[in-house]
Amino acid sequence: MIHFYELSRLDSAQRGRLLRRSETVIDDLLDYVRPIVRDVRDRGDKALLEYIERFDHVRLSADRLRVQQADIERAYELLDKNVYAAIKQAIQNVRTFHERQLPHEQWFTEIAPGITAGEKITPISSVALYVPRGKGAFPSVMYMLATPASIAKVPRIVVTTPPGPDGEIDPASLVAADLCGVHEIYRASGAQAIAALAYGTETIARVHKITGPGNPYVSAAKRLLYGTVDVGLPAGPSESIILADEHADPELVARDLLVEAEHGPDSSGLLVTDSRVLAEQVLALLPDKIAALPEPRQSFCRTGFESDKGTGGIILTTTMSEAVDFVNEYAPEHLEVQVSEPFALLPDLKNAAEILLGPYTPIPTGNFSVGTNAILPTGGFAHTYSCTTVYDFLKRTGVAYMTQEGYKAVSETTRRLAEFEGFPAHARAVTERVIRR
Ligand SMILES: NC(=O)c1ccc[n+]([C@@H]2O[C@H](COP(=O)([O-])OP(=O)(O)OC[C@H]3O[C@@H](n4cnc5c(N)ncnc54)[C@H](O)[C@@H]3O)[C@@H](O)[C@H]2O)c1
Ligand SMILES: N[C@H](CO)Cc1c[nH]c[nH+]1
Ligand SMILES: [Zn+2]
Repeated sequence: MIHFYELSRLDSAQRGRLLRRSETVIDDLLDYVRPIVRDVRDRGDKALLEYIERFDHVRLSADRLRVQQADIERAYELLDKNVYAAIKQAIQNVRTFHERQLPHEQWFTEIAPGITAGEKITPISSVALYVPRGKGAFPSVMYMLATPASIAKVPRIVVTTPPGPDGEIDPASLVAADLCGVHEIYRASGAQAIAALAYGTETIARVHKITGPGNPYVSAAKRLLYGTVDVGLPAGPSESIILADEHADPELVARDLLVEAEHGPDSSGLLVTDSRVLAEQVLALLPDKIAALPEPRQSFCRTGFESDKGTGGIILTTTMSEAVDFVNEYAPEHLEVQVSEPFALLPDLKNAAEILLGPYTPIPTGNFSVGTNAILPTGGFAHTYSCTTVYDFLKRTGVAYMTQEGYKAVSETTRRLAEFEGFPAHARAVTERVIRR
């Protein structure tokens, strides 16, 4: 039976479970992942290679960790020409979108006479992109991460991605990396790759920031390494809400509901609607649509929509305003809005990492081709985190310059506040400050 909830009848435990979704799984894995992270810290490449062998069933030597130019050239030969063309068009749209985000390298304003202040923008010097490959290959994740990194001009863009059963990286992801100007690519997977990037090994030099999505093992490793390295936005198992009213087409809603649910058993697809008629139509359509999916996607959807641990389903509310309140509390990664006037609802939608409006903007277009970024905060973190942007690869530094006139205007204020806070050295630095040379 597909999960069907009436919002007003959800008890607090059920509500809490939906709101926490995959975050609970990540919490439970911290103790399991901790020894893996420590082992890679202590034994470097040797430990990394052992864990790759254990979890990916691929035996690599240290000299095979890094992808060579010949591997990239072979990937171009292996890649289907139509897939290549699709990747090129998608990258173009993603590039156009992200170029608009790029801020000026620096800006200054006059705060008061003699006081100039502004910001200087600098690319982060080294960033690693984790591109998943457990339940499928993700060239789209490669270009969603590498495009803004290259627009931001990060001098060292590193990628780690798991090897397939043949020990190779999927050709589409390699080509996407090359098209986007990635500098180093390593065959390295899961929590062990995150630890290698954070601490460095004999082969992989450490980076200052790691970004990119991953399964709960990857997310748990990032959570443990917070404080050692910048772990970026929390992008765990994919999830979506379709917010719909009685005008939505049940056939399209049912199809779109499976989109993020098919990522894995820990993914969530929720329909939130104030229309009982729509909810019941979608409920009737879903079983056949799930049954038509190939394995393992079918089982992933069954777990999400039907099992006790699944967090997908249909939520019926009494009003659209109640539906919007729930969406804002849930803060989904992807929000698809299928109501009669989507733009009219936009001002009320506060917490979602991505909002796709209308029946012609289904979630897969956001995942792949419309131009917006699909690497997004999950698990409710869209309350505070943004979608991936060029800003994830840049940092801002405040810069100020004062003339003697400007200094005189703030020195007394500075001294008084320094004394009030109990900092005599701060106060003395602005008392009778005479420039002798
Ligand atoms: N939020 C986003 O923007 C976004 C985008 C794309 C994908 N995703 C999510 O990313 C995830 C990708 O997951 P994936 O599994 O396909 O790839 P992945 O690369 O994240 O994880 C696969 C790796 O996990 C490790 N692993 C597997 N079983 C293990 C075990 N028992 N113990 C320790 N390590 C183990 C292996 O090393 C394996 O290579 C999915 O949850 C998907 O929903 C999120
Ligand atoms: N749904 C993912 C982000 O949550 C993006 C993606 C890539 N490929 C398929 N889907
Ligand atoms: Zn997806």
